[in-house]
Amino acid sequence: MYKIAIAGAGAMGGRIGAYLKQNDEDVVLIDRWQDHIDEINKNGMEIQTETETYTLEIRAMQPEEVKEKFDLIILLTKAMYAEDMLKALKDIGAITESTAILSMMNGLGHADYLSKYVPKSQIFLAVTMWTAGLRGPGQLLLEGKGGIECQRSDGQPDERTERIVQVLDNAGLNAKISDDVFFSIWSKVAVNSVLNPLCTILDKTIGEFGEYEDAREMLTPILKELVAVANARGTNVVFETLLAKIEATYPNEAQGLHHPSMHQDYTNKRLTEIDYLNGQIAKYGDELGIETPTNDLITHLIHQLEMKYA
Ligand SMILES: NC(=O)C1=CN([C@@H]2O[C@H](COP(=O)(O)OP(=O)(O)OC[C@H]3O[C@@H](n4cnc5c(N)ncnc54)[C@H](OP(=O)(O)O)[C@@H]3O)[C@@H](O)[C@H]2O)C=CC1
Ligand SMILES: CC(C)(CO)C(=O)C(=O)O
Repeated sequence: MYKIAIAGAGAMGGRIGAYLKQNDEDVVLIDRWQDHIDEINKNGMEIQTETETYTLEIRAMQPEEVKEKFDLIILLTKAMYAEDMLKALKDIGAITESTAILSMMNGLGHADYLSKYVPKSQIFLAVTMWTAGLRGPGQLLLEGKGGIECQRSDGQPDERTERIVQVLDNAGLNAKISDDVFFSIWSKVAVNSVLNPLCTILDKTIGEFGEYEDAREMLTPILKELVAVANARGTNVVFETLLAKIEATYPNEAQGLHHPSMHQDYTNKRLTEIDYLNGQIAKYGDELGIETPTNDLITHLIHQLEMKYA
């Protein structure tokens, strides 16, 4: 049996884990939120979709309680907790030399810090357009459709990539192998590094942000710096294409009615993923000698907001 762990089983990890479990895969949820684990083990995971609400039986535990070894570990903690999770799973012996570690988190730089624990040939990267929410411990809210693109982090072909994509796709997650996952990552980061901090600072939905007549002028410096950094790092992205991707989120029937996840983190008094978005763009800029004053400023603004709750 192909053994799968979802490491970080919040909203998104819950979505992926539930789909895999419903397709009879051997999957376990691993998380640090004890109330969430207890609720899932006691009453099952309650899943609300656009059309129904039902309960799914699935195992959940803390990383230290794991007793098995996995073929695939899908990392879906918030980015700042991924190292702690991977280290805990490594220390407990859940990772072998052939275990594939698949990061599906938003943001930049994951393969670099994860490679302190496993070689890059064991790290796989994915970008997902699926979304998910939590209504409380053990209570998933699943709306909309999405897809997943995946590749080994060093770009090398690998039979494990085919297996991962097959398992995800068979479960209805609309997965495919990417021939340049970094292009997909930078494209998603463009959306997140504009909308997530600006909607958080302004306390707006994506649609409300887009209604402002000078929204394009406002986001241009963030995006121009991102394009310069991505291109200097060897991923060719085009300003106009990324702008169109961002503006396509504004209508209500797209993501217009939603507050981005960073806004939700801030509202829930939790830390945000800013250091893996604008903060990482600025860090790469420093390394390359590319000025990124706007991304620096945005990062500081969000850190100042986080200080209210730190
Ligand atoms: N949600 C989405 O629609 C999407 C999310 N992503 C990415 O997926 C990754 C995971 O995000 P997501 O699933 O949204 O994160 P969640 O906030 O839902 O869950 C992340 C972790 O936060 C903790 N947590 C969440 N809510 C609470 C709470 N109320 N009380 C205590 N602990 C809580 C849990 O563990 P712990 O206590 O160990 O932190 C949980 O595993 C991120 O990188 C995100 O950017 C990507 C695409 C879409
Ligand atoms: C919905 C979207 C695309 C907004 O930036 C997102 O990925 C998020 O909320 O983190």
